[in-house]
Amino acid sequence: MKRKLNEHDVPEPATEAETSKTTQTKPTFASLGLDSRLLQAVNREKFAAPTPVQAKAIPLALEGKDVLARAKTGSGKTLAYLLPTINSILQRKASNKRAKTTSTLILVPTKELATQVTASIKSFTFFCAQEVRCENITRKEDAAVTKARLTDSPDIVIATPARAVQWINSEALKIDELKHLIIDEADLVLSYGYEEDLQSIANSLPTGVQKLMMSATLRTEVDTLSALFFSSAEAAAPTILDLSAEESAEKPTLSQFTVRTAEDEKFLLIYAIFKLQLIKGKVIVFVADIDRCYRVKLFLEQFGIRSCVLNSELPVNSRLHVVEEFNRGVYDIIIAADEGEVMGNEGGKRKKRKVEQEDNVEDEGEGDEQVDDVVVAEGGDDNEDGDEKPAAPRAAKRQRKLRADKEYGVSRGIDFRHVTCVLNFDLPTTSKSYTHRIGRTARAGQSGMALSFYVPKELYRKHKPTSLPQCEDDEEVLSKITKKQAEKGAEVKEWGLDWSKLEGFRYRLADALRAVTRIAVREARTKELRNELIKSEKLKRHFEENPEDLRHLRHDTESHAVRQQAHLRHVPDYLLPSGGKAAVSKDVGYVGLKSDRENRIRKARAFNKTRGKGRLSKGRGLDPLKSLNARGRGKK
Ligand SMILES: Nc1ncnc2c1ncn2[C@@H]1O[C@H](COP(=O)(O)OP(=O)(O)OP(=O)(O)O)[C@@H](O)[C@H]1O
Repeated sequence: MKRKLNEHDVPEPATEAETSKTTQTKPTFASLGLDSRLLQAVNREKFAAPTPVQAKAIPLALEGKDVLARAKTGSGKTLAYLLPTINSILQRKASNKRAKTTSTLILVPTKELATQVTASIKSFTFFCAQEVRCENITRKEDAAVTKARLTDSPDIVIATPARAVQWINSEALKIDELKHLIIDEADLVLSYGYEEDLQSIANSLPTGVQKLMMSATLRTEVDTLSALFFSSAEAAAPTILDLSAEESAEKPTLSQFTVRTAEDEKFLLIYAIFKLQLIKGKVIVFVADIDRCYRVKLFLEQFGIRSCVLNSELPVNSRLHVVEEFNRGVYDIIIAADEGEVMGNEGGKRKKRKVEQEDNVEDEGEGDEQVDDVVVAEGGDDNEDGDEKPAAPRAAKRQRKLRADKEYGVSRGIDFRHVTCVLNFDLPTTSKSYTHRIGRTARAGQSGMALSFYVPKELYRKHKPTSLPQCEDDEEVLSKITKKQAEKGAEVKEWGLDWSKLEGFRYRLADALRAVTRIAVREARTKELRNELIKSEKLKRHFEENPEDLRHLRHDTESHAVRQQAHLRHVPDYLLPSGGKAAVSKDVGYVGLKSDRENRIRKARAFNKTRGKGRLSKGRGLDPLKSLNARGRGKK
């Protein structure tokens, strides 16, 4: 892909074809010429072959080229820059083992991503940990501690741009011998309003620093990044890698569905989906804001469906722990607030807000990062090619005061593992947000499903307690999403759902929804925050020393903010859809229904019977609960 960059008087970038020889045979990690310790680490992770972006970017980076790479979410971009960078560090260390300089600065948009990248570095330097030291300076800690960690000039420093600038200015972070500058999730780094910080870093860079920039979307960002980092007379043009062609030739592993629904029916649907286990495995439910997180959590809680919440208000340790535990399989349902998206201010309009916070950040306690005066977006360019409307302004206005961490981000960049489904309970407001959200599933060649609820115009504002201003534009946004996905060769289909089969569930919906009052939501939110702050303190102390203890901390406990209605937890047979779960939805692609427990019990009974064992002896085969249900059904 050739981009016109002359707007900023930047040299025309070379294409990958011009700069690297294409190999006909499928590359292996061994064929990339990496250090044997890195190959061992790759082996340890059981990665069979490099992904396309790795196969293309690693050789270029090893040659010392500057690279701007765009590849889809979950395609392995982290390793694409880590392996060649660590390889270069090892090469330099081979000639001077004692060298103590910070040679690599990795910039990321969020604390979550910084932690994830640090963990990846730890894994891939497993066999050379002595030689490659890295420090993540995004975590909240005493300034003296960060300073001490930087005094030793770690080889790799991971930071958000704001943190990096802060420590460069204080001269604790020395970049005069920097060799590699990496910007991960470059589009987000820009959209989080870090442009000024990037400019400041670009001005302080010594000459000859290799720049590697990775992103899931790169359009207008190419121009901005080029102007920031490649506009000086001596700068060579970066190689722009765009994996679009390869990606559209790949067999899609993500199935995308939508459901047209009324505002309150979203709750009916989510209840039915989890109660009937229509979706198998781990699910991330994206909602529009923090209150919505608790509304959905409290609603589900009444049916005995447990979930944990993720939002910018929670202390960072808790957030990281939730993601970690979810990846370990401790929780199945995360309800995540995609708040930045709803404020519509990821489009470069965050500057004022960011600067104001940054001043406070060092003085506040963990989890107390506070935004008192959020400057909400007037507009924004959070879109894939600049033709979309920003988030609903009314939604933005509502977010006047909130305690939030601007370096929070779950819909973007975080490597949630083995997610079966991304459920957009509230549709995002831009197709770019949609792309990032659905990128949390179907990662690294695995399959996954995205299911999005949307409210048509005629059903908007019909149920005020569950109404959300941004839903007014759902249809419009959906048509843009569909168009954008079609351009990528992906189809967004209507979910084949038989609404009539869910009638039995409606009866409980009203009861459960009524119980989730605004006061209950506020109470749950305060309680959760308080509990998480306490847990976070524990997490802080124990995080590294006692990982085992952390396993006892759960984030999906019930908040009891709503009146408990015991009957809601059990779904009697007469409320279940006739024809079973399969009758509710057939068109779920590869996402099968959870294996039926009842079948397994029956099978076990049959097996025991053949062996002459079992709890039920002859004549006692009648299950009293079943006969009760049967009578109940007969009466109806
Ligand atoms: N060569 C490989 N083979 C198999 N799995 C891989 C390979 N490379 C990376 N992975 C795994 O793929 C997953 C996604 O990788 P990564 O987080 O780097 O993707 P990404 O492109 O940065 O995604 P995003 O844009 O969402 O941040 C990770 O769990 C990673 O361990």
